Amino acid sequence: MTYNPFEPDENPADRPPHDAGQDAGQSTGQGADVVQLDAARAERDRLAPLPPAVPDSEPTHVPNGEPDEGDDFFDRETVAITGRIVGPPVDPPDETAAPHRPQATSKRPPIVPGWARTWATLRAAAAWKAKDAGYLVGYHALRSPKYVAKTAVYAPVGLLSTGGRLLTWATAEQGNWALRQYAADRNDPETWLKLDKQRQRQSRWRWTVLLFGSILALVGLLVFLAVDLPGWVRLAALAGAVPLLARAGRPADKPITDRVTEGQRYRKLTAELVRRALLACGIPGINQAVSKDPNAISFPQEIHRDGPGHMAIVDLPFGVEAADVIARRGRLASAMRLPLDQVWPEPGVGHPGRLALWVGYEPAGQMRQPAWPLLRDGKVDVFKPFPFATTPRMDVIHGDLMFRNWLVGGQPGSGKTFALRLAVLAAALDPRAELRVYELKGVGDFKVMEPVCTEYGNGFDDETIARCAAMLAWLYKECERRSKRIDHYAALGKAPENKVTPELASLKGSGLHPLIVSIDEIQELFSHREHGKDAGEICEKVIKLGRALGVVLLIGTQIPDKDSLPTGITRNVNTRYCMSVADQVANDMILGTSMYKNGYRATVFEPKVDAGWGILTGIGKPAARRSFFVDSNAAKQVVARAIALRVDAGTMPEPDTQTRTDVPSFDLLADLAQVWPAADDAAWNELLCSRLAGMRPEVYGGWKSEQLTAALKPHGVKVGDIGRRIDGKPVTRRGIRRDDLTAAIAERNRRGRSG
Ligand SMILES: Nc1ncnc2c1ncn2[C@@H]1O[C@H](COP(=O)(O)OP(=O)(O)OP(=O)(O)O)[C@@H](O)[C@H]1O
Repeated sequence: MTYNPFEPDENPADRPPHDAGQDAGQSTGQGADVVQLDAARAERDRLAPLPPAVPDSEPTHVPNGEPDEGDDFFDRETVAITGRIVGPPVDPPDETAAPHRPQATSKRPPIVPGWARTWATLRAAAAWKAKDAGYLVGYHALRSPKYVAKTAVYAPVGLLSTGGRLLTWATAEQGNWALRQYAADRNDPETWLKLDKQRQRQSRWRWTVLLFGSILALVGLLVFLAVDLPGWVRLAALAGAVPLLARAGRPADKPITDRVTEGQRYRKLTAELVRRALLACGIPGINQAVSKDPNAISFPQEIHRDGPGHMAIVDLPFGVEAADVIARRGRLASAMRLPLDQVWPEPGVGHPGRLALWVGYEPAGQMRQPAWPLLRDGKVDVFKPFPFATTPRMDVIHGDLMFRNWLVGGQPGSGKTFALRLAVLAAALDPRAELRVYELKGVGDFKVMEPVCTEYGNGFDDETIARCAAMLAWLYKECERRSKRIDHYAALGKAPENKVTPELASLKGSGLHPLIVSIDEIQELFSHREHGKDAGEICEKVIKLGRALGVVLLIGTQIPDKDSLPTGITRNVNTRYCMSVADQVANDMILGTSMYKNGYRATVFEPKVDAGWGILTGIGKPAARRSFFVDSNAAKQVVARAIALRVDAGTMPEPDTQTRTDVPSFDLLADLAQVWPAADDAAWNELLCSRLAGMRPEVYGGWKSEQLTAALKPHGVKVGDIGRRIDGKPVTRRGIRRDDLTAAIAERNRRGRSG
């Protein structure tokens, strides 16, 4: 055992035997002397040279078992510690305390609260308040006759009781009487008299006030009765006084107005509620972690208002993923005692263990969705996002058309036709976009779009299906043609990424304008005995090829099994909207494998009830969204605007000519051969350009020498200086030789034959 004589001795029994029962500094004359260590050390330090300075942090001690030679005051058991031994931790924690640095973003509440940051959220919050106020007004308005009756009964009672109370107040007996009685009981006349004097003093000025008040009230009453006051003044006076009297006259436990019971309409989100709900999810990782450390669930931000609801950002215990909780949304809602569509857990930003839990003031199904922003005015540029849906908290979600393909799936009544039509309506508002629409159910949901469609089909009869299949085959050819055009424009430096650009899409005669093809109930085509298989294969190819070429395919289906929807298609579609589906298989067929497992479950939506709701992937992170609702009448108005835009732009499809007009394609080498000046072995570019433009103005109109040079480059035709005599003078310009052109054509033909 070691004993530190410099530490206070709590328990003398623990002392080493040699100094038990003795006071320090006292010599007994027997056995060892008790040494005053402080004094002895001071003496030693005085005699010995000073030791080197030891930094504060280092322990200053005499090692046990190594007594200083010649030091009489330390035995082998003695360890003198003159400070706390602070050594480095054996296994320093990973998360060392970072030096304090003010962090600009962390944990500071935002200057503008979340609900006031966008117009949409501000409007949603205001709408919620207005709705709440409206509810209160409606509630009380309905009961107002009852309130009037109660007021009529209680007001006279209130008049009498108020008079009584005023009289009691004027006597100043209240409180004083009990004290006087107490003094009388104690036989204390002096106190009694003092109290009574005080009462008289109080009572005197109170009677005066009451008298003047009564005179004033009486005069007021006389004026009220005798003078010819405007009706509204009388009414206002009565409306002010009568409820006050009724309030005074009603029994304390019988309020005049009924209580507005809010029930479970809204439950304020608190950290405790969130913790409890998370524990109720039955995720072992959460429960084990919380049993060891109650703070294993933490909130990096305070729970705050966010649109028409509250948002809790939660850091789950180590190793638990937000997806685990999202997959148990039902349990979460159950633990909060809220309807399912009021509780919206989503993966948070930062790490997979961060959960963003939004709880609405009311179920999403009961919230009014704002109108589609493009309903009344506005144009669309298909290269830019367009408003497509809203989040549960009514934020607007924008969808993309260009370089995208869409798959919308859901059971009947889920709202997929409306969602698909919304995307087509948006495309219609870009006058450059050519629309080809098939609806293979035959009820005419897209009929309203027909005037702006280059091709339109409606029905599930063999003829319509055959036309639709032929359109897909044409689309594939169109993709081939477009890829050649892209090559051409890429060579001219006009398609930098070998993709359609907005400039090319707008360039008349480029043949690269946006082409939007929508096929609803596509399962009718894919399951068709004659056309199904080929159509599936072609459709897959078009989806793969078309994206960069300005071809956008939008498909809708209600049976997403592998026969009705080839997996190659689902795999290659990059925007998927899974509306209400019956089971996990359908969910994952539309959204992709494991999406159900990861918590993205469109099975929670009920057809009709939750029409328009679905899980949207490919536009931001996957989440529940509700497409904007545009019914057929509203769609008609949008189409009218689309028609006006197209008439202005000259892109209105000709009525009754729903043919697939092939956009001019061209073969530069063949065209050059055709326009070549027969007598010449070499020709200037500028001459060739003007002849080409004369032959195909829609393709070559405006071409300059450099453009022809660039276009010829991929074909390996050499462009050089060609000399001529003009008016006897030699002139040199850029041009090509007939031999080079013929060689390039021969080479191409040879490659074509061998390839
Ligand atoms: N975004 C939406 N918001 C509210 N209601 C909607 C929305 N979309 C659709 N609905 C309603 O749901 C009903 C069904 O919509 P829709 O016809 O698009 O469903 P569907 O899935 O195509 O069903 P079906 O296969 O039977 O046509 C519509 O009549 C409409 O009233």
